[in-house]
Amino acid sequence: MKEYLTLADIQEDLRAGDLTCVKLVDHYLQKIESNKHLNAFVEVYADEAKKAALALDEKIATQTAGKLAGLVIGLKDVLSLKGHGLQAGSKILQDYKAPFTATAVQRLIDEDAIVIGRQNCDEFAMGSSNENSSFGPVLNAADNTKVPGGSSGGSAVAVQAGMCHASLGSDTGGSVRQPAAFCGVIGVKPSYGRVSRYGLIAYASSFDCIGPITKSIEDAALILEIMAGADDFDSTVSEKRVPSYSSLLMWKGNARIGYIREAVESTAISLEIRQQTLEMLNRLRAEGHEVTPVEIPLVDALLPTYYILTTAEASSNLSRFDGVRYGYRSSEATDLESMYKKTRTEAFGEEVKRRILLGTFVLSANYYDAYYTKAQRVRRLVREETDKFFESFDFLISPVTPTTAFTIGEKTEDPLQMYLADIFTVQANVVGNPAISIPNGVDDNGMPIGIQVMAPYFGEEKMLAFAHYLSGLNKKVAEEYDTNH
Ligand SMILES: NC(=O)C[C@H](N)C(=O)O
Repeated sequence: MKEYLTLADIQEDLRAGDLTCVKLVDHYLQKIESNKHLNAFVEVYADEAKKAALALDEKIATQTAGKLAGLVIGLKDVLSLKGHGLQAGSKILQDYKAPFTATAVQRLIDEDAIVIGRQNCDEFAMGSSNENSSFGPVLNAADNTKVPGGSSGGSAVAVQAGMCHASLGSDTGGSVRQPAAFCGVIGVKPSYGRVSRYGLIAYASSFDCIGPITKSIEDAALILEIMAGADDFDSTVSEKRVPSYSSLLMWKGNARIGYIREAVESTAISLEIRQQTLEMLNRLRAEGHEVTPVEIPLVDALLPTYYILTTAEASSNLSRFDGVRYGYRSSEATDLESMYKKTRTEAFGEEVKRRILLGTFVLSANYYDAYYTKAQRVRRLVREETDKFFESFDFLISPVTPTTAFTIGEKTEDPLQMYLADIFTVQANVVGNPAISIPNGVDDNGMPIGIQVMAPYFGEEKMLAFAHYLSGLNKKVAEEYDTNH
């Protein structure tokens, strides 16, 4: 079967009768089978997907199909689909089944998207390499010795290797964008409050965002516009009207772009990433955009703020996993207290335990003001600085990551090194703004490099239009390169 970059292309062939949903689903199932070693899926809904495809082919024949007919998606193992397994990559949710469907997922299904399975991820979305999963690590399809990034690693690899057309991930500090960058695909973190979190397993509730992983900006825009908007089940979602992002992808005019000076100068960032980023910035300048280096005043405070506040929220959110009503329960327990202790000790992984400890520490009476309150204040300052930045600029551009995908096992012994992988992505979550990761070439070893565009709060419309334009620039350069060599 031919490679489809956009859903629109799939739908054209479906309409013309050159393709059926049944064939499409069979194709992805074969791809999942032949890429089993990548460990991207933890469960595949083969029969259900086939049945849905058959029914959808009839709808297409009678022209009653929804906007997402032909879209076969995978769900990160933190998104609820009623009656299906849901574990957040953790042993503690062993055999747990979702009692309802996440709003974002339901909205896609209502438009005839087909869910093909659930995807591997770091336990409770804590990680940047997908090595913290109770289902084992996911491998990068570009080089099987490298990590795919995390925590939505399975979701990114599934799209990278063509095992489904798109995936839904969640992004608390980069979990959609960083794996997208490591795998050479597109990842979107919407504004906080744009997409309902109902049915998403909580990690850090004031940071978590559901976002699409795709091969084209067109599909990311379409999926986002269908998922987004007010929801009675999540009071943090904005009532703001959702623009039709997918029909507003024409970028016009010149943008005022700020880029993080350090990101292209600091030797802590890989040389090839710096070069690729600079090249893109120069190209944008040559196209007439205003491109200015900026200092992010609180850049050193971003990671500490992120890791203090998210671990605090996580320690509270994860207290509900106690072995009482569902999931794993230790068989060694002798009384209630030992049941809690043994269950949590046996079923949570190292990284999750580390974060529960950190979070409990920063929330404890003696340290609350020194850490938690202080971090909240810094969060406020970062938001003010960011808002100020967007008074003079349309976009903030940076690499997505300081390095390309690293070798499996390279950073597992050093959690702080792992946290550093999030240096460029956490700001958008600390402040709530939207950001997108777009492929921007490869390094000398052929590993993908990403570039990030961050936009003002609720600025998805212009962010996606600009990202569309930027991907076009990238393609143009690649074509010129091909004709000159
Ligand atoms: N969940 C995320 O967005 C990933 C981030 N690396 C974290 O471990 O917190």
